Amino acid sequence: MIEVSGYTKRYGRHEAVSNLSFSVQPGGVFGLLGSNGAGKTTTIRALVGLTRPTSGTVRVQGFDVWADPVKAKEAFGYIPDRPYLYGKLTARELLRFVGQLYRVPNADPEIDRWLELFRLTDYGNELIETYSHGMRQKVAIVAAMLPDPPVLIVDEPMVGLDPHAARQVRELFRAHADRGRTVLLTTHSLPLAEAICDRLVVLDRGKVLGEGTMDDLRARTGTAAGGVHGDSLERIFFRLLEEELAEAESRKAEAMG
Ligand SMILES: Nc1ncnc2c1ncn2[C@@H]1O[C@H](COP(=O)(O)OP(=O)(O)OP(=O)(O)O)[C@@H](O)[C@H]1O
Repeated sequence: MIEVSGYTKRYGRHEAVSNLSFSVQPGGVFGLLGSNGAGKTTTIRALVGLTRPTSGTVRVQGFDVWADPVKAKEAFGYIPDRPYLYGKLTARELLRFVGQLYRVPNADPEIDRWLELFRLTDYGNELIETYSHGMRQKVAIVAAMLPDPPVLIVDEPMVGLDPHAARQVRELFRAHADRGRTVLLTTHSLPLAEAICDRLVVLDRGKVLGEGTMDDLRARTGTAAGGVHGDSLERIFFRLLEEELAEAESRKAEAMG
């Protein structure tokens, strides 16, 4: 499980994330949505131990990521938006290394299975530096999934993936949660969020605009059911942004008297 409590991150005088709290229970896929610069990556980077919170706490599987980093890091797999992979290794070498690091039992057949799944078998012994962007993204996904982590943290998973791989990845994340694991992802893809997220937080300029299940967000934005599936997340998202803009305008008007 993931627990973010009162998380605030300041860069100089700029507050990138303000007092953010949410938790993700095992069995759930949680989506962190928001416009460019909303604070999604900043939140993810705190959760994976890359950017220290200015205040607040972030915990993974009950371990404070900053007070107990090794225990926390053993518990999660992380797929960054721009993965760094060792170009001078082959995919197979890199994945064996990950398997050893996380003490994955009998890793070789697992690695073969993953490479096959992502249609990388023919390239498994080629250097990663020769891979396309999408192929690298697939290797990063396999590296995170190979240890079968209790918690999966994903920043923009679909960038660069072809439609076949994108569908596979969507199903993988959902299946991971359905096996009692925890998944947190950021995405700009509203259809992806709508398809697999149980709960969502919509951020804008570091603040929470809306939070809850799709039904909660529909109720909150007054975009209640239209058609068989009700209003789409896209409509809810824009409604939340419009509300925030209108509030900001009225605050400005009040301040000016
Ligand atoms: N290292 C940094 N130094 C200063 N400001 C930063 C730094 N990293 C992020 N920021 C600022 O924090 C804010 C949030 O950025 P963040 O990368 O978290 O947004 P995001 O929601 O992931 O956006 P995108 O969808 O564009 O990836 C932005 O205003 C950004 O300029």
